[in-house]
Amino acid sequence: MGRLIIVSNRVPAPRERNQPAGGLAVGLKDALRQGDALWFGWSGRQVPEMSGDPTPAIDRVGNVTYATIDLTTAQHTGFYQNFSNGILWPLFHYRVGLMNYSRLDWEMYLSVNAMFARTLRPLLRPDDTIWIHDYHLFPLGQALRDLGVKCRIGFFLHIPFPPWSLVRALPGAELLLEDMQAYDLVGVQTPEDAENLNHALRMNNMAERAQAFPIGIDPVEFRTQAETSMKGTEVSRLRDSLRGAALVLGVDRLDYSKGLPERFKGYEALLSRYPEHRGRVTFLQVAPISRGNVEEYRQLRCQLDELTGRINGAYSEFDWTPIRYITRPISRDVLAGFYRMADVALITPLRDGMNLVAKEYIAAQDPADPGVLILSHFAGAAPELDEAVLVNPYDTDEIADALHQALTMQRPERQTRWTALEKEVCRTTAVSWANDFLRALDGAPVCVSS
Ligand SMILES: O=P(O)(O)OC[C@H]1O[C@H](O[C@H]2O[C@H](CO)[C@@H](O)[C@H](O)[C@H]2O)[C@H](O)[C@@H](O)[C@@H]1O
Ligand SMILES: O=c1ccn([C@@H]2O[C@H](COP(=O)(O)OP(=O)(O)O)[C@@H](O)[C@H]2O)c(=O)[nH]1
Repeated sequence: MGRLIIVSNRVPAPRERNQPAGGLAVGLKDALRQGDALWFGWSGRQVPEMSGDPTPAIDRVGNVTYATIDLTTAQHTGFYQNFSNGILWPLFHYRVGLMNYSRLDWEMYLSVNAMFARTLRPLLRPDDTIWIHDYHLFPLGQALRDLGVKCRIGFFLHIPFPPWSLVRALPGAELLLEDMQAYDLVGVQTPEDAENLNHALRMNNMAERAQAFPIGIDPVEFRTQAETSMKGTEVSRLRDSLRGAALVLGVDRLDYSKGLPERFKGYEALLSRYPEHRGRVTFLQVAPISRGNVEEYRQLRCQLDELTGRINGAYSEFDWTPIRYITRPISRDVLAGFYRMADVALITPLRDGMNLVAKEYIAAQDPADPGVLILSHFAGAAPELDEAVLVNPYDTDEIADALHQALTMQRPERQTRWTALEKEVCRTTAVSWANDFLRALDGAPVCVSS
């Protein structure tokens, strides 16, 4: 059997116990438990300059060989920061108004994709299967085909695919659709994303490629981790500090797609409209800084600093603070225990490809006394997790009502909802996601360009 070649911009540091805060690396690492694999991508490092293409650094851990390359500062700025995260990210999260289009950045995006192809090419064998991940690398398949690569190549988009009427706001959006033609199969997170992408392809007279494969986690391992973490000092410190107050938990990269200002205002509305919860609930928001050089992310940080100050200033007592807001990452191992302790998880993205935190929260619960998941309709996880308390994240009063409902929900209802949710989280795991995609890729008609 040939090797599986994974290519993604973000690759977790192979020897670090804690993974970076980001679902792609988490989901893939959970999925890569079997077979011989090579994982190729960015090292996470920038260097001022480079003469020629980089040489991949190779590191083997278990069944996975990691091959990572550095980017120059100019490549990092044009490819990752500006084009991927300043143009594609807002557009694909339905925020066309936040897109800062520049032709120069598109050129750098294409040039880095071509460089990825040239550096990966010598590491490939004819019987490999290549699986490319996410919006940073749309053109990589075609760039590999141009270098004569004939292996099966699949692509998975971790973020939403909006309707074509929106995507076409990107000048030259048709080129992204042409990129899809180099792939034998394109996976997306939800049936809605698949319908949008296939419709865009049809509208442009191109062959349909997309199928939905919702990504998951390793729920058994995560539950065990949550049980272990409950015995750790961090969980005891958190529990002691709450002094009997209920815990509402949010965990998200500090990203405008996650609906954090609306969420803070929803919590504020709870304190205002349901005063019985004052002093009896604490909202802990973990929001590690992400893509901090992109202007919109900086502005969001200022906005949250201000909102936290305002809400805490208005409602704090000398012995109670309503919001705790942390912008440093917390290791996933410790988070597992925090999830288990939390009475409510408040997950209200305005748009999200999947949102693995929602699945982790369910996996971490104590079946005898589970907490309540409040989830946005617009998370990719919502169609699977429809026994959660679903909310429109733009409606702060609906968030307040959902919080009140969750904080007063009786154990039998919590258990009924959790049982249904846990079944879903165990049905599509990281391993089944990868197996389903790879099986479909294996059976897909060989694409025209190969
Ligand atoms: O690599 P970064 O720029 O630091 O960002 C972290 C990752 O964010 C996005 O994650 C997405 O993938 C998750 C797993 O499928 C999904 O649950 C989530 O909804 C998505 O937003 C991004 O797509 C990744 O490429 C980044 O690595
Ligand atoms: O401080 C943090 C915050 C988040 N995460 C992890 O980062 C991932 C976030 O993935 P998700 O799909 O929810 O969103 P993304 O960040 O990929 O958009 C989850 O596994 C979290 O447990 C973490 O380890 N530490």
